[in-house]
Amino acid sequence: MKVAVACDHGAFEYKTRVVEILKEMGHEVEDFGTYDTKSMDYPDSVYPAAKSVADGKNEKGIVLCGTGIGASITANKVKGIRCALVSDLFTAQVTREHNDSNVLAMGQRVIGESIMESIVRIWMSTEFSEDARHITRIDKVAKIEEIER
Ligand SMILES: O=C(CO)[C@H](O)[C@H](O)[C@H](O)COP(=O)(O)O
Repeated sequence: MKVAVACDHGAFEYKTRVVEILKEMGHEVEDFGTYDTKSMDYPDSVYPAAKSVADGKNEKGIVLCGTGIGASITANKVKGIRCALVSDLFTAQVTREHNDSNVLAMGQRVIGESIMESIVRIWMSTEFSEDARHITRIDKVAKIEEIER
């Protein structure tokens, strides 16, 4: 699978580790930066990564910042993106099964490295349930996106 990855300076170390994990899992990674710990603005890396998912150039995205909040807010501004801010294993699984989330957000200043690694593995390997009730809800969210634009 092709996966877009992006972070700000507050999550450069975790983004580096996410790239390694994804490659270990056999995925192809497009890295939108940032590429060091110098202060920068998360929309500058997260927006193009999320856009690449919305445009179909990448199938999923993983975005990170200090808390994951700035990255998730940014990704969810892009039409077609369902970005889930995750800090536990249960949510990592359920957001794939119920929300069909296509972007995962995490915060390097919030969760430990081993939880982060498990979240990536679970989120990447859990399929959407395809259950009708979840499809109905996702469609309703997409309609809100249309109305609000
Ligand atoms: O957007 C955020 C807060 O929700 C991210 O955590 C950023 O990484 C954070 O704001 C960066 O903070 P810094 O003081 O500029 O390092």
